[in-house]
Amino acid sequence: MLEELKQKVLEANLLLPQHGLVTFTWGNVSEIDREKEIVAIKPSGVEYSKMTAEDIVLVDLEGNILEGELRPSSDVDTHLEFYRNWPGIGGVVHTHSTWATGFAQAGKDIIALGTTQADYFDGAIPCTRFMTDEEIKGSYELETGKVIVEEFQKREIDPERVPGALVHSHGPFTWGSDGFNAVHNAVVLEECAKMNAIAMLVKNPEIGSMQQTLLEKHFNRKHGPGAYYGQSK
Ligand SMILES: O=C(CO)[C@@H](O)[C@H](O)COP(=O)(O)O
Repeated sequence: MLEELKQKVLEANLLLPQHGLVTFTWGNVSEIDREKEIVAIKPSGVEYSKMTAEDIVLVDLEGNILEGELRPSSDVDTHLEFYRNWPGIGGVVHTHSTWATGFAQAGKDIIALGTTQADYFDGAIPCTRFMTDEEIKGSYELETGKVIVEEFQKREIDPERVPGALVHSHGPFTWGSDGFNAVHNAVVLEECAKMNAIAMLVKNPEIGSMQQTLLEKHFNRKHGPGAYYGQSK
C-alpha cells in the first residue's frame, strides 16, 4: 500500500545524513496522504545506510500501525499532533542538527537577523517553553507536539509562514508541503541558527575583565610583537 509514498519518504529521510543534519540514527521524516489520512514515517532506530522503502511504516492519525514490520519513529506522536492540528502541512522533520539544537538547549528563539531567514521564515523561529515534569514523565512525544502547537497559538504565528520550531532542551522540528519541503526547511533552519550565532558573537564583542587582563598582558609583552616566533634582538 502507498508504495510511491514510502519510496518518497525513504528518499527524504536519506537527505538528513546527506545534508549533515543527523548523526547515527537520530532524526526522522514523515509525510501524509491527506486523502487516505495515512502517514508514512521513518522506522525507529534503523541506520540510514540500511533503510529501505519496505522499512517505512504506515500509521493512521491516531498512531495505529497499518503496515510495516518495524516500530515507527519514537517521535511519531509529535508528527501526528502537527498533522491533526495543521491541515495545511504535508511533511514533518525532526533532527538534532548542531547549531539549532544549541539554541534549543539554551531555550532561545532563532531571531531573524538577515534575509536568509526572512526568505523562508516570516519572523523568529520560536523555542518552546520548558516542559513540566508531568509532560516529560507522561507521553513526552505527544506533549512535545502539543507544546509546539500551543506556542504557535499563544504567539499567533501561522505555522505555514514559520515552518519550524525548537523544542526547549531537545531540538528542531520543521514542516512543509511534503517531506522534501520539510527537509529543505530543516537545512535552512540549521544554516540560520549558525548565521545567527555568528552574528550575535560578532555583534557583541564584549571583552570581560579576565580577557582584558589577558589581552593587556599580551599587548604589553616584553619583547614586543613577533616575540612568539623567536627572540627579538
Ligand atoms: O529525539 C530523539 C531522541 O532524543 C529521536 O528523534 C531520535 O533522534 C530518533 O529516534 P527514532 O526516529 O529513530 O525513533
